[in-house]
Amino acid sequence: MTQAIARIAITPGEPAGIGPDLVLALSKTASDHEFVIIADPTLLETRAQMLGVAVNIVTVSADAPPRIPAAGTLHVLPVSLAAGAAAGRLDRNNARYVLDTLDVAIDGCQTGHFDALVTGPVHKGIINDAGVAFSGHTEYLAERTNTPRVVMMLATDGLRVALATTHIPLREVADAINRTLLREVITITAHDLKTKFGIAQPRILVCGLNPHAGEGGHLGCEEIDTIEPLLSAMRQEGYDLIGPLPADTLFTPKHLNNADTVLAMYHDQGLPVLKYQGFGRAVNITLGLPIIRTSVDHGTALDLAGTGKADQGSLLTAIDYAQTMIHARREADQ
Ligand SMILES: NC(=O)C1=CN([C@@H]2O[C@H](COP(=O)(O)OP(=O)(O)OC[C@H]3O[C@@H](n4cnc5c(N)ncnc54)[C@H](O)[C@@H]3O)[C@@H](O)[C@H]2O)C=CC1
Ligand SMILES: NCC(=O)COP(=O)(O)O
Repeated sequence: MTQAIARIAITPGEPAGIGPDLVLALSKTASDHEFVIIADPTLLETRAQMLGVAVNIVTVSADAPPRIPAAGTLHVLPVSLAAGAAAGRLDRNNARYVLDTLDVAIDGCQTGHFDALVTGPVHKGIINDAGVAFSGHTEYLAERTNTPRVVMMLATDGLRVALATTHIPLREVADAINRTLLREVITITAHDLKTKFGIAQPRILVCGLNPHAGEGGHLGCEEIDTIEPLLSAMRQEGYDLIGPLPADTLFTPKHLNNADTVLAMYHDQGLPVLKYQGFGRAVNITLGLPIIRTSVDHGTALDLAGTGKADQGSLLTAIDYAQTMIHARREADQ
């Protein structure tokens, strides 16, 4: 049976970064689906000239029926920049533009005009400098979709890492780790590994928070007071949970080969390992959302914008995962 064409919204993110370069290259990528780039067409045309890329930009509306673009063509849903965007040079006047592109994409996913959202990298700092408190897409999407808890998970070949906390200062991490948070994060992670990845009984390897998982309470008590009791209770409910294990030994083949995902307690406990394993071939997925959202594994790479040196691998991986998740959802809906 032929599948209906999916419409995938793509936000290139920060206009001074490599996002525009990466989406331009999609005009050369054959797909069974329609990519709708939510961006300022002038930005894309200017960057295409800079890169020497020949591209035909066709503007589309959010509610247009799905249609696969002709070769060399990009379908663009126009959102206007506030100021001109120079490659590599941040301008806080364009922070609102970045959020506008996200808002259009989120609305389109919620109304069913888009089947998924794939995001390019935003510069969190410049959005805050513009006066908007913004810690990341993950938190923004949760807020905009009224989802009380979501989970950031990055995946690459052979490794998935979900995070208990996301973009908070390290100083605040220990206070944020409590049984309610961990229960919600584990529940969402296990649920989405089943429904989005087809893993019947996901096994989750849980990191401790402290060095050596607290060394029996001598290097910190969060494992004894919080993590172990919660894991015990959830095991009784049927969850397959290993840990808490010291993060340094957990990230070894002996443990990883027998698990479906790692749950790290904080951003830089888990993501450096994931990026060492698969930077450029990894995807960032927001679990627990009512919409499908995947993203690149890298940032704005201002140093590479407009040079033609940006690697498109992670964007293609993010699109691939979004397509797989669209298929899984359609099958579940049948
Ligand atoms: N999904 C998102 O929106 C993300 C946004 N960021 C934001 O990006 C900004 C810059 O962060 P950085 O830590 O400098 O990380 P970065 O990923 O932008 O750059 C780190 C290094 O990787 C290189 N690099 C990144 N992407 C590449 C690609 N596609 N091809 C080839 N080389 C690539 C860069 O040239 C640089 O040397 C920050 O404001 C951060 O918040 C960071 C990660 C994810
Ligand atoms: N390191 C991944 C990252 O920070 C991406 O965050 P988000 O913008 O997807 O929330």
